[in-house]
Amino acid sequence: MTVHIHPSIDSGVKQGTGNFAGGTLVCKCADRPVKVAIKGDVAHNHACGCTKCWKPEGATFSVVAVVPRDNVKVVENGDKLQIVDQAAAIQRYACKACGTHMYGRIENTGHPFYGLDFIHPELFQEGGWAAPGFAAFVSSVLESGVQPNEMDGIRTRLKELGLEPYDCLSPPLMDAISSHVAKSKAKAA
Ligand SMILES: N[C@@H](CCC(=O)N[C@@H](CS)C(=O)NCC(=O)O)C(=O)O
Ligand SMILES: [Zn+2]
Ligand SMILES: [Zn+2]
Repeated sequence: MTVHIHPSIDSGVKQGTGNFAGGTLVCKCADRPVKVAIKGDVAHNHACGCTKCWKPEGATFSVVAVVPRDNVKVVENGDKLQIVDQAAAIQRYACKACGTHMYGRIENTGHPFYGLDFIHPELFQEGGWAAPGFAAFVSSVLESGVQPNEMDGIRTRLKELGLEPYDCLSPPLMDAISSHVAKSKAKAA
C-alpha cells in the first residue's frame, strides 16, 4: 500500500538552493487570490501531523516552516483572511473562500516562538526554499482518522524520506522551548 505523506514530498524531498531570497505565497482561489510576500528563506521546515496545521487535499501531514514576523506582509486581497481559532497559541490566518492557511502568528510575547510566523512553503509561487528536515506530531495523525495499524508504514516512509519522526517537535526545538521556560522561571524568581 502506498503511504501518502504530502504531495510536495511524496516523490522525494527536494533540497533548497541555500540562497532563497523569499517570494510570494498564493492561496488556491482562481479569483482574487490572497498573496503574502515573504522576505528571505524559511527556517525549521518540517512535516507536521497535528490537526491544526493546514494540509492540502489528500495529505496526511502539513509542511510548515517559520520566518520572522517582520518578514511577512499581506500584499493582495487581505480582506479575505480570517483567524481560524482566536484562542490558539498560533493564530492561523486562512482564506475565507478556499480555506488555505496563509500564515500563523503568535501574539503572546511570552511564548517561546514569539516573533516567528508559521507558513506553508508549498504556497510559494517560486521554488528553492529550505527543505523540510524532520516530522513533528506524528502520532497526532491518529486524531485525523489514520488507523493505528498504519503508523508503522507512515514512520517507515518518513524515515525513507529523511524526515526523522517525532511525536512532539524535534529535540533541538524541544530544548529551545524548555530553555525558554527555564529562563522565564529564573527571571520570575
Ligand atoms: N495532538 C494535537 C496537537 C496540536 C499541537 O499542539 N500542535 C502544535 C504543532 S503546530 C502546536 O504548537 N500548536 C499550537 C497551536 O496550534 O496554536 C492535535 O493534533 O491537534
Ligand atoms: Zn483563497
Ligand atoms: Zn501542526
